[in-house]
Amino acid sequence: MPETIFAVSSGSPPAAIAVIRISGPAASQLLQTIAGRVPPPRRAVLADLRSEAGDVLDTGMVLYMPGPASATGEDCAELHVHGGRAVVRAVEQALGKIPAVRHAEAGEFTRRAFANGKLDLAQAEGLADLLAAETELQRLNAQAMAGGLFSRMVTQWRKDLLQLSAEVEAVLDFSDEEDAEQMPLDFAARLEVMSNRLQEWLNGPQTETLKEGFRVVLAGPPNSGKSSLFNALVQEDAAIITPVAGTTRDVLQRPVAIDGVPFLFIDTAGLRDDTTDAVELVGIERAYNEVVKADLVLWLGAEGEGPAEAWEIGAKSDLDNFAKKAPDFSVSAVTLAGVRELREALRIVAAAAMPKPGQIALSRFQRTALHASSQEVIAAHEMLGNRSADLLILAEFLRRARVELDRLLGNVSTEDMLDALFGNFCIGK
Ligand SMILES: Nc1nc2c(ncn2[C@@H]2O[C@H](COP(=O)(O)OP(=O)(O)OP(=O)(O)O)[C@@H](O)[C@H]2O)c(=O)[nH]1
Ligand SMILES: [K+]
Ligand SMILES: [Mg+2]
Repeated sequence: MPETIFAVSSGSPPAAIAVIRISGPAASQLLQTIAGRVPPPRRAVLADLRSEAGDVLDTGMVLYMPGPASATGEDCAELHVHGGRAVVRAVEQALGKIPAVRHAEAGEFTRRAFANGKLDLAQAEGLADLLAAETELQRLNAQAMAGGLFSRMVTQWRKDLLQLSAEVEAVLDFSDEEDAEQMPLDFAARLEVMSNRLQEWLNGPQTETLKEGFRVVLAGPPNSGKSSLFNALVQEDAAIITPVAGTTRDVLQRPVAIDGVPFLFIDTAGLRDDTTDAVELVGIERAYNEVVKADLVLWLGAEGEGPAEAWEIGAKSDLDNFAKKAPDFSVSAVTLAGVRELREALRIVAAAAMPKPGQIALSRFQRTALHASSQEVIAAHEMLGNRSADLLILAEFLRRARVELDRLLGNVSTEDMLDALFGNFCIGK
């Protein structure tokens, strides 16, 4: 029998009210012990909460929600008490003394809900994101994920795959020839539709971009004006600027929203290969690492020498010796000429990487599973186009494509993976 768990679910005291959440088979007995009664299901009642010795610890609202129609699927209860630290501590102490009752670990309520089929893995990820959401875009995305929009999509894909598999099995079972020519004529086209649909989602927005912001890295040689432009873009005197080449060493980051679109601007050490300064060398290595992780690089060095997809920036455009021929943007950190235009262009590309209405951003884990699934569907499609197509192998590709989709919903998941996901939740969730 699982232990009964409890935790403050309403955020850290002090506050006006603290909600202590309880889940497990001893929930009703626990209410009887501490509140002297078990209220009728889902009806709030006022009760004195008492210690073992019979002293009143607090007077509060008490709820009982018997399983399986509860958040976790188990018998649940809630104590709404005054949110002072000492009140909460006294009630928690009294609860901890009841046999088979203990304090919950991070994410344990949600994990029990998952184990009891109350939500799938994609919804649990959405829920974690909902609790962490700070911007409107993040909230909307997390809500769609937690509400099961993506799960319903995946379930439909899974059904479609199952149907395709059934048709392969039928040919395998009932035809003597077992060859691909027995397959329905539209089979290849349907496989293609399937893989296109998965690909569309893979090309869609990513939760990392939504959560951490669109990563814009300023890179180029020392003294090219990176830190000056960085400060102009984040509209803050954030980075140190001096005429000394090699001023910036550490990576400097500033999260900024431009018209509600989240950005992470990143200033880096100037790139050069003729320094022997040990500190600067570490800075340069870090700069290269940031360039690799960037969603977009603003290149302030010589034209044509930056990373392939970088925007070439003609910095210090106010100077008489400004020499760039055709930069994507000319800017001056001194006069601020061109900075507004650059910010607007950045807003447009970053907004394109964020989810639009009806779209849902996917996590790295979700993209990995979806990619694996789409690869299997593509393999199945190629197999069918093959002269000596082997239907047994084709069926196996389709089965594996389905297993990857199951992974997305948590139907095949390892304990490690679940520990990692639910460990990210706060205590009380
Ligand atoms: N006139 C003019 N000077 C600028 C402009 N931007 C930067 N500078 C000057 O150029 C020098 C170097 O600027 P930084 O912003 O420190 O250059 P950096 O690329 O960050 O340099 P490191 O961190 O050393 O790699 C400073 O003396 C700045 O005042 C500009 O737009 N116009
Ligand atoms: K400098
Ligand atoms: Mg600098």
